[in-house]
Amino acid sequence: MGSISGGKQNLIIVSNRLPLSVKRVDGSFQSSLSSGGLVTSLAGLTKSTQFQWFGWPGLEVRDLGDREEVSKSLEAHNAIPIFLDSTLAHEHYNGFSNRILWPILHYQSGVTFDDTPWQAYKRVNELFADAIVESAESGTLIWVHDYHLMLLPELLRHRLKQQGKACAIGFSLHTPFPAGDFWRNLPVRKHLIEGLLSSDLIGFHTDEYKQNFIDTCASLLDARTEIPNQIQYKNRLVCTNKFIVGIDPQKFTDTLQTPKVQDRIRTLKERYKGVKVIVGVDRLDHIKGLTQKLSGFDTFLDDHPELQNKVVLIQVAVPSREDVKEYQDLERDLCTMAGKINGKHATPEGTPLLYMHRSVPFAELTALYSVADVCLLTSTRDGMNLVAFEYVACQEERHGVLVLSEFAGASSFMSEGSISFHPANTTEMSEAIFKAITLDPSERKSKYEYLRNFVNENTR
Ligand SMILES: O=P(O)(O)OC[C@H]1O[C@H](O[C@H]2O[C@H](CO)[C@@H](O)[C@H](O)[C@H]2O)[C@H](O)[C@@H](O)[C@@H]1O
Ligand SMILES: O=c1ccn([C@@H]2O[C@H](COP(=O)(O)OP(=O)(O)O)[C@@H](O)[C@H]2O)c(=O)[nH]1
Repeated sequence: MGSISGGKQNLIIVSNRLPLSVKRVDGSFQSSLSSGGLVTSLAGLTKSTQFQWFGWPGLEVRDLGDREEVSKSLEAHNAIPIFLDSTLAHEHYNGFSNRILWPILHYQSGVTFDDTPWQAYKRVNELFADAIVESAESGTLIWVHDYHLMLLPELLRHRLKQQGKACAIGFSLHTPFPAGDFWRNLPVRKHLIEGLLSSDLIGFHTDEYKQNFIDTCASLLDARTEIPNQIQYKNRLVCTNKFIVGIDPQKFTDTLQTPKVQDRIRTLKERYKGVKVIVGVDRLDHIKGLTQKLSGFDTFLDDHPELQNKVVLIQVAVPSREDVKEYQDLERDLCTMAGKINGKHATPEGTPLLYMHRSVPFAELTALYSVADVCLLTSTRDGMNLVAFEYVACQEERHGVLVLSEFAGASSFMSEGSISFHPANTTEMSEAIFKAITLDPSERKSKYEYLRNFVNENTR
């Protein structure tokens, strides 16, 4: 959201997840960088802009002394924790945000609405509003992020008015916004849309998501939407727009040049001499199409026996939302599939699939991106997908090929420089992989240059 972040105003950023997640280790508190694209996309802002970042610290802290200790440790990063008791946090984050709202935003069917998590969602949005209004002054710009906090703009607007404070409110959605019929599945859909419409500006990753939202406002609330990018509702004018979220490519270039990463790259190159390396890095989430990816790779191995022992897929599946049953089931399914694929295609020389269910340190991630000939991303739906950007940022030398699902938001901007496919079509995926590993160097170079320019031009 360039226009919001560029100024020197007093800025408050709000998201459910803080850039650092806190854990209790042997009685004391340790914080580590949070996973996921929201943090990656906003972390780059710290270079140019000063702001306070409000969010949930990721664990329950009851004792007041402990709360002070956690707050102090986060203060150095301008992060301000909003403490929630564990049942409330669980119902808000796992129960409503990730079991109900997230699947609907990503076109998944079979979602069951439940009132208890919805009440928790409302309560958490209220607690966030209380904390933020206390810190905001007139003139502060409040920039709210993502689906966990859709009611927040309305709650803020109300409280700010009561306290006589005038603040602009921006909202960025990091997920898709689905076409009308999907949104209708949600019985509380009106409350959420009305909550958002108290913003001054609402940002989406693509024009499609933006237009779906505008159409929903017209059909659900009878809002006036004749003027492009504007929604008139209850005497307020709300602007909407597309803002391309991105990464800080320099961070990758700098890390790649460190001796430690250069050393690691040499080791990996030696290990995979004569082998085409395909990399996948995804949170372990249904939307990333990981079962589809493994099926597509299996088909590819069936289709190309001549490539036995000459191709490897290194798949990093970053643990995510592990308290949600659907995520636990997916993890079990993936483990089984990975075992079956290796059982079927392994030879005494090795296995074609390396499935890693853990997060990887940043230096290792950059080395992996750098040695991979192909990056395979198979999202069934995905707000943007910053892994696609990160892979490109690490491919200056190799000009590796991005094989990108047409359903990732990133595909709206990167399809010209990548190989696009439908993730549910295993034959198409197999052909896309084959095309990527056999693409001639001049085509690789021109695709890469297209993507490099895009990534370098959209750095936040
Ligand atoms: O906070 P978590 O539950 O651990 O999940 C991590 C983040 O996942 C989602 O990320 C989205 O934002 C990215 C950046 O805009 C985008 O590239 C990606 O397609 C989205 O899935 C979620 O929207 C974030 O709130 C989470 O923090
Ligand atoms: O072990 C890892 C591997 C990757 N990532 C990062 O997670 C982010 C994933 O963002 P993306 O937009 O692709 O998807 P999201 O997970 O937000 O849905 C990227 O910045 C990755 O570098 C991470 O935090 N831990």
